[in-house]
Amino acid sequence: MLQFKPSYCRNLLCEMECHEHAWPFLLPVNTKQFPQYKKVIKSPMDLSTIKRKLHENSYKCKEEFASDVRLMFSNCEVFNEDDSPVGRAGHHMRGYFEQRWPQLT
Ligand SMILES: Cc1ncccc1N[C@H]1CCCS(=O)(=O)C1
Repeated sequence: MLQFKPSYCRNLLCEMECHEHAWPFLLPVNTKQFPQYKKVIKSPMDLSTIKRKLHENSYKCKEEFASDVRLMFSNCEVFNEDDSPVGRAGHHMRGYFEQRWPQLT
């Protein structure tokens, strides 16, 4: 098994953080602003949490990193209408991630 190189994931995370449509995902969803969120979404995930986990070596392989990114987008689809600003941003960002992910050698 190839040794896990966090640098690839860190670079892709950085690209996502500065993406035009990243704004809904930069920080954990504010459950005071969205009181329903905690009830509906059992495993919240956001880019700052992924960044912290990478920094703390919580990911043992790149697939664990990818599964948190995909969790973040699935949460977004559950809570937001497709035809909403956050919903649309989620579809843009998921498309970007899935297109870049296979290029991660
Ligand atoms: C990803 C997500 N899912 C559900 C609700 C909200 C969010 N994101 C929020 C993040 C802070 C800015 S906002 O409040 O406009 C949107």
